[in-house]
Amino acid sequence: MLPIDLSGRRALVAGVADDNGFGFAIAKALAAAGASVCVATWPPALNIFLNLIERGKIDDSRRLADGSLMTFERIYPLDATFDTLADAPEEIRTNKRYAERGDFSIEGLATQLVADFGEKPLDIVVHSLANGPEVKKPLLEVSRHGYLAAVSASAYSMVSMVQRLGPLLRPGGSFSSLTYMASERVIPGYGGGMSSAKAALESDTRTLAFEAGRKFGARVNVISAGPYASRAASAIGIIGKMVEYCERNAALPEQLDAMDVGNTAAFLASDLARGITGTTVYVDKGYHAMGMAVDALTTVAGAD
Ligand SMILES: NC(=O)c1ccc[n+]([C@@H]2O[C@H](COP(=O)([O-])OP(=O)(O)OC[C@H]3O[C@@H](n4cnc5c(N)ncnc54)[C@H](O)[C@@H]3O)[C@@H](O)[C@H]2O)c1
Repeated sequence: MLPIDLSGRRALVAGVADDNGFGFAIAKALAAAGASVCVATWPPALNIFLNLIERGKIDDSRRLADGSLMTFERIYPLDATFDTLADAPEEIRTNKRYAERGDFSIEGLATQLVADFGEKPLDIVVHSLANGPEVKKPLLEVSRHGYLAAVSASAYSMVSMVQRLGPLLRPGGSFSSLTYMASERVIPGYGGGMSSAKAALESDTRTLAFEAGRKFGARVNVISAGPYASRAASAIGIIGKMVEYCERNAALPEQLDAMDVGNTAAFLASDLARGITGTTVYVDKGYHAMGMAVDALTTVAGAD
């Protein structure tokens, strides 16, 4: 058997706050492959997430194939829009959901990882977070502030994570992030500058692969996932329609399972993928390859 064996490796998955997103599925796949998994959670969602765990509400989702429950080695607070604590404005630092959390910046996360585990604590970093406050607005109506906020939270955060966590990686380390096809084709309804942020994230993946490859010996890839009704995606407002449309029109006419993405991330993080970097990997049931909607074909066929 050709195994995905991540035993002895430590992963950090940033962007896990419930059991319903890609981050959770990725954490689960990494744990199933034997990695120790730490997660980083946005402070406004952290209490709810800790409650879900403590009250056993996500035990079913945490169960691995061998019957054991996935555990998180650490759960760190992280607001990926801040590189250092000093960057966070006073009203955020004193907000009750942030104040009790210590240093929730990307730099703070790096410092805490070293304090907890030593100089080179990581092998795998996954960026599974995005935020676009004006995601429901078409680009023609997006404010400068909304656009830059989307790019800051969803794209620059990855650059900052590679800058600050790259030095913490052991040999053979890797970074992955999550993108969506709206970066390269028009997806009406995916607004707020989020399409621009994803385009930046994909372009940066190539540049970071080169720079982090030379500087840290690390690989950097991005997974372009098909639509999936996570909490973040539900904020778009039309995720149900997007999922249904893809199911009808993808090469494989079936819904995407979050574990399809999780398993791909585990493969990309493993030595089996040591020749892969700077790449966008599509995990979307082949939707990206289609040039004509099957729906449209049916309409045309129905017309004659
Ligand atoms: N769901 C989809 O249809 C889809 C498709 C393609 C790509 N993606 C991407 O997958 C990734 C994960 O999203 P998901 O859909 O699984 O939803 P999700 O809700 O599980 O994950 C998004 C996470 O980002 C966190 N977050 C938001 N702002 C943050 C900040 N400033 N700092 C730190 N964390 C922050 C949220 O708390 C949440 O945990 C995102 O990059 C998303 O764009 C999603």
